[in-house]
Order: sequence, then C-alpha cells, then structure tokens
Amino acid sequence: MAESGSAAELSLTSSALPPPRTRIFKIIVIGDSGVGKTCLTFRFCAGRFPEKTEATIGVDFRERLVDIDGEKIKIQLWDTAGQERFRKSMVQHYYRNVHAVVFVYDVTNGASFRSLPVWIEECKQHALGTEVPRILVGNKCDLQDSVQVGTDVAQQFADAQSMPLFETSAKSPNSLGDGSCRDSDHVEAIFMTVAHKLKSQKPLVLSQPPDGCLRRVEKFVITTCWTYRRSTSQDG
Ligand SMILES: Nc1nc2c(ncn2[C@@H]2O[C@H](COP(=O)(O)OP(=O)(O)OP(=O)(O)O)[C@@H](O)[C@H]2O)c(=O)[nH]1
Ligand SMILES: [Mg+2]
Repeated sequence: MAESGSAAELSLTSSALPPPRTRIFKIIVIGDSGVGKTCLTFRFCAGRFPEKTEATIGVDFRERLVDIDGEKIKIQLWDTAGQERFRKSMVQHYYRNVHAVVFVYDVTNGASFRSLPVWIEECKQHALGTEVPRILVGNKCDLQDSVQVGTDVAQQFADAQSMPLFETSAKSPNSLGDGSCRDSDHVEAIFMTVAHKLKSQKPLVLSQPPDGCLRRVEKFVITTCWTYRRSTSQDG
C-alpha cells in the first residue's frame, strides 16, 4: 500500500488546487469635465497620452494588472463622466464597493479646483467608510504658463481634507519634463501609491468573479449608457 503523504501525493494535491484569485481594487476617478480624467487613466493603463478624447458618457473602465510584493493585483479604474447630464443615472454605480477615490482638478482651471467641495460632498452622501483612501490630483502641470491653482493653496485644501496632494501631467513624458511637478508625482506613481495603500490595508476586496459575472456588470453599465445616449439623442 502507498505511504500516505508521499512526495508524489503532495505534489498531486498542490497542483490540484485552484490558482489564487486575483484581487481587484476598484478606484473611481472624479472631477469636473475636461480636467483630464480620461487622459490620466489611459496614461496609467495604456502607458501613453491618448491622441484624442471625447467627453466620457456614463463611465469607461480601464484595467491594469500589477505586481505588488509578489501578488498580482488588478487595478480597475472607473473613469467617470464629469458632465452632469452624462453621469446622473450612473452615480450610484460609481460608489458601490469602491476601494479608493481620486479627485482630479486642472491646475490651469480655477473653477475645477473650486468645485472640489461639491465632488467631496457627493462622495460623502454615498456614505463611504473612512477606510476608503481619497487622494487629490492636480493635472496639466505641463501647462506651466497657465497655472491658476498654485501648489500652496492646493496643499492647504488637501491638508484640510486630510488627503495627499499630487500634481502631475497626463501629457508630459514623465510629468517632470518642465520641472514643475514634484519627483514622485508621475501618473504611474500616483496610482501605484493608492494600490500599495489598499494592499497594506488588506481590505475586503472583490475577488476576480467568474468571467460571466464581470461581463454582466459591464454589460449592465454599457446598456445603461447606451440607453441614456439614445434617449439624449432622441431628445435633441
Ligand atoms: N496639456 C495637457 N492637456 C491635457 C492633460 N490631460 C488632459 N488634457 C487635455 O484636456 C482635455 C480633456 O481631457 P479628458 O481626459 O477628456 O477630460 P475628462 O476629465 O475625462 O473630461 P470628461 O470625460 O468630460 O469628464 C483633452 O483635450 C486632453 O487632451 C495634460 O496633462 N496636459
Ligand atoms: Mg473623460
């Protein structure tokens, strides 16, 4: 009779185990229309600045698989619409099971900075727990000559809201090209910092659902956007 616990038996047992599930971190990117949410998320996931963007309708998903301390983690970015008419039916989906929130303003557009309290309030109304990290990103630092929101005032606001501040550019090659952005503030570092924080918190995250399940969620969202787009075009 074969001895129980033999090497052959052990290796058979371990190879029969299902592969570890990939954790998913859902990060929503919020802010006024035109601040560069699509460009920032595209830059992180595709590694480059998009040639052309249009106003986001509803939400666009972008994902990137990263390795953090030997664990494969899927960073799922929800690139939300800044325009009220393109987001109102979707807002509740943005905040469901969210793990982190990135607020974006445009450093060359003071109004986009002044609207931050409205975005923060919306976030509060969706009762996100205090464990959900929030960060503030000032984008378009490459447009040095047009800056309207100085670092000092932004930092004061970030401190008052207990959020870390990053100033960056989705456009410049490493966000340091013009010397106006701090070393750590390139797009890659911003999202990776959030992911590291989430991993260190060991939150209760969604595991990779069976394929069909994720597709169902996306299909639902896409259908909602599509229905909305059709009703908008019928209106107009
Ligand atoms: N110079 C410069 N332009 C940028 C940067 N990021 C975005 N843009 C430009 O800003 C415009 C708006 O960018 P989007 O990424 O579409 O803005 P958004 O926040 O997604 O807008 P909505 O989808 O309407 O909410 C586009 O013309 C981009 O090319 C940046 O870092 N530097
Ligand atoms: Mg967009």
